[in-house]
Amino acid sequence: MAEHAPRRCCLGWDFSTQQVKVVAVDAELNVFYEESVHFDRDLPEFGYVPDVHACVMWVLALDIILEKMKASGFDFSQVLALSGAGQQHGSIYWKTGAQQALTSLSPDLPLHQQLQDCFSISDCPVWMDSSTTAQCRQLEAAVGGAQALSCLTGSRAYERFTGNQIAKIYQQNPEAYSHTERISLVSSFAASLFLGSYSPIDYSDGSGMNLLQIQDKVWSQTCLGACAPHLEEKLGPPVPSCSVVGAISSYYIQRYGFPPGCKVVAFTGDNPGEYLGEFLCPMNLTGSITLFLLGPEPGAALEGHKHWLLPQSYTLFCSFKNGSLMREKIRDKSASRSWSKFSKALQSTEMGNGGNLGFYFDVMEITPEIIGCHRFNAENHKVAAFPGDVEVRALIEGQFMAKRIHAEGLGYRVMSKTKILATGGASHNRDILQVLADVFGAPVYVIDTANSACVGSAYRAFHGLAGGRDVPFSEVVKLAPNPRLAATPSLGASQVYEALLPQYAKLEQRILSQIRGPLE
Ligand SMILES: O=C(CO)[C@@H](O)[C@H](O)CF
Repeated sequence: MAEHAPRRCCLGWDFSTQQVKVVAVDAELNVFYEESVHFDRDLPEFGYVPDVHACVMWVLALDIILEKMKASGFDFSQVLALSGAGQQHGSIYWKTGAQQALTSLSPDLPLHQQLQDCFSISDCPVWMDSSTTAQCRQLEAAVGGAQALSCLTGSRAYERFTGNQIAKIYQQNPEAYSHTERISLVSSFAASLFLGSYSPIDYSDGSGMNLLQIQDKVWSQTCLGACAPHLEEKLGPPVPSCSVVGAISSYYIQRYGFPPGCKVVAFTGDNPGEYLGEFLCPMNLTGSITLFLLGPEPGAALEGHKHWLLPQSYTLFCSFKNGSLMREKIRDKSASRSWSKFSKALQSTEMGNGGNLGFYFDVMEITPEIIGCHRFNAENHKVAAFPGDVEVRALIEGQFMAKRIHAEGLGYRVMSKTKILATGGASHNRDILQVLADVFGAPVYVIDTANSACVGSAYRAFHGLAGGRDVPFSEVVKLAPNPRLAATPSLGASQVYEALLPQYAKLEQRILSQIRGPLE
């Protein structure tokens, strides 16, 4: 429940794959309020499918969460600023005339009743879509190949990246595209709801579109032209991630009591939004698994993504689709739908799992491009199934060994000072974190909220309020609670996994060659 004493604060929002969440953070950077609306639990009428979102569902979720905050007595008048994060790469298509609806919202009605007809595409594509391979090849051809595109935008073409998604919509639904006056990312869409007008796309989330020149941080005319006509006017100019993009819409002032001066700071992608100013190696364990490699400016790579992160810095990160939904699937099948049984399975099996290795890809994985479940015994023979406990450990060890192998392929190295910051829902599971520490041979830290994208967004709201680019982010977050040590590598872990990692890598190549034919 919200405390009732007035408490100046910033709000941090997260429009994620499974839910909309918000935290309130006070001036001492203490999180004192959290609320969420979970799509499949609270919005059953949408027939929640994890990888298909209806734009209106997000708007309805925002209505519900604001009403829950109001009913709990949350004091909106104390909110100095707000910012947020959205699942990366998703795109929202505002129908011609929608700006008028946004700027003239009636405080007497909920948002979803007023915006439900404002979208030219109802089921907006999100990050789990992988149907745009043809558009990826067209884009790479237009700029001179995958490496050229990676040098230009920070990534080779990826199916989920927004430019390719827009290209597909233009090609397959030209009428809807022609009736679209604005295209938002999930992050800038959410910011637009609070602004009551179209919010710009920020540099960090814009880095995940295959459209933004990563060095100059302007739209690449070549990429725009390769995707769809008149695209630049539909996107608007990108802005730095700490920009104040405006004041909150009068709708929220009149309906909920936000103060007129409440600032809206640019929303960003969920992964950059996780960045809490800690020079740890953040690993986001949510719907996806995303590993950030912090360090000197990375070069162009054909795996992973170079993103703009904060003023004057970049990050290389790699993202994997089969995260929490895959863990939930194995929990349901092999641990009777119980996280405590899932944990007991990890506790009752040894590091290295007796040489049993598993690859678990419910949907086509980003890296490697494999789908399906593939299990191998200690003799490297393919097997159809593992006993329940072995299956659980094979899933978690496999998820983390794959991350380490691909991170090392991008130049990452575990060093004596390496510290991993685990964020996201799975960071609450101590036994999963133990496997993470063992596989990486590095200590694992957590922050005491699973809502790190929200907390990071609230920090960015304070940063925008403090002056943004003129104030170092580290200065703003110096009061932030330090991450807490959650797991350290078990004795003998490095021996086990130094032996197992090359074997896992070989099996991954074996699966790939069976899928695509022998490597040239
Ligand atoms: O595709 C991803 C990052 O590139 C995912 O982590 C999404 O941001 C999850 F919403």
